[in-house]
Amino acid sequence: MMADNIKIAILGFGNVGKAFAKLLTEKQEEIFNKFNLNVDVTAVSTRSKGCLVNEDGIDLISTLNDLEKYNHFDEGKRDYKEISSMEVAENVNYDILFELTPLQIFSGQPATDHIKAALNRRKHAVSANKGPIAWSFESLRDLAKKNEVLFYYETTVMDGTPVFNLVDETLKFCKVTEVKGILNSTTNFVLEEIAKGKLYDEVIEEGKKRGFVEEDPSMDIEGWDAAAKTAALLNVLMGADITPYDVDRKGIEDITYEQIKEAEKRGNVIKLLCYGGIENGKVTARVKPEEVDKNSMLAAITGTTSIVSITTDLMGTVSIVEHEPEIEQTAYGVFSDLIRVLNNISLTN
Ligand SMILES: NC(=O)C1=CN([C@@H]2O[C@H](COP(=O)(O)OP(=O)(O)OC[C@H]3O[C@@H](n4cnc5c(N)ncnc54)[C@H](OP(=O)(O)O)[C@@H]3O)[C@@H](O)[C@H]2O)C=CC1
Ligand SMILES: N[C@@H](CC=O)C(=O)O
Repeated sequence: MMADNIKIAILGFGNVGKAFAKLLTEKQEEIFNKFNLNVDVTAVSTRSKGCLVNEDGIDLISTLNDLEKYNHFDEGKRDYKEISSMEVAENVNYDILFELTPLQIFSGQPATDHIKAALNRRKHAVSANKGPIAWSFESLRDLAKKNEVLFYYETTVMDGTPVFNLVDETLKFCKVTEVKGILNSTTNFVLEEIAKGKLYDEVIEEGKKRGFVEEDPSMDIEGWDAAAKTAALLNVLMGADITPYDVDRKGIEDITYEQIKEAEKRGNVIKLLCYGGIENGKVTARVKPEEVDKNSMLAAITGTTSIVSITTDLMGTVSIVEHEPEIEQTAYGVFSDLIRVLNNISLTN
């Protein structure tokens, strides 16, 4: 049987985009063996490093090498094009769009419009960007359903750790009533490193190198990223239809070394905790730094580790821990959504 080609377009080629591209090149053969499909990347767009388009597939290895060497795509290559990510979403030939641009917390844009453009063209979409799920989940889900295409977003909360997939696939008929946990790696890491006496700028620099700090670190530090994840969990798992503005939010920006040490004397550690549930008959969501007992399960969530506890009517509370993720685990989240789409495509063919 002749192999088919699946075309994908990648918007945003930073930490996540590059790690996903690397993983894809490593797994091409396995994908081919399992699905009899070749995955061709037909577009890669960035904000300042250029855009590549090639209907027959871009050479990812040389693209990654060019970025490593020049921090820019090679303008001399035939694939190099001066077009925007929206033009890619609207015009380039692809089957699946990957939205990997930075979180814009105050609107979820332009990521939401990129995804809408794909879904309107009856193309599947995958997002690692929380903005669209925190701001416009219902309309995107409904549009995907109406146009009979797939829309996945596993990476938006806890990277490749199954959270949405776990509930979807394994907690059938359960009604989610509450979500809580530690959902932001950066703040967890920063609080711990500051407690060791390190300087804030040094710690952020290390987090940036490792790829988990948002392009604008205040998104993490002021609790916006955690608020976006809490809103995403509530929207997807509880149909809450809220935005990050509905989350009662306080970040760690005012927490000092002295406060951390005072908490230690009380036998506690400070963690940025997220909560979403129903209080007094109303959907309530909050993100704020709180002291937890140093011997508690939450205190054991160290470094970039995160945890979510999901309470349901039928299965009680299920907790999922992601241990010390690095960028490869984020890339896996995007990759696992790709595999889910390929699985669906191969089942319907
Ligand atoms: N890093 C992580 O650990 C995780 C990240 N995420 C989410 O994944 C997304 C990507 O994160 P990450 O890769 O770390 O971010 P980066 O800042 O490293 O990369 C973002 C990429 O998007 C490009 N970009 C910015 N604006 C646009 C635009 N309008 N159109 C096209 N490209 C654009 C940037 O271009 P240029 O290179 O020119 O700046 C860059 O290539 C974010 O939404 C983030 O919240 C989710 C889970 C974990
Ligand atoms: N900036 C985020 C990255 C993952 O979503 C974090 O620190 O958790």
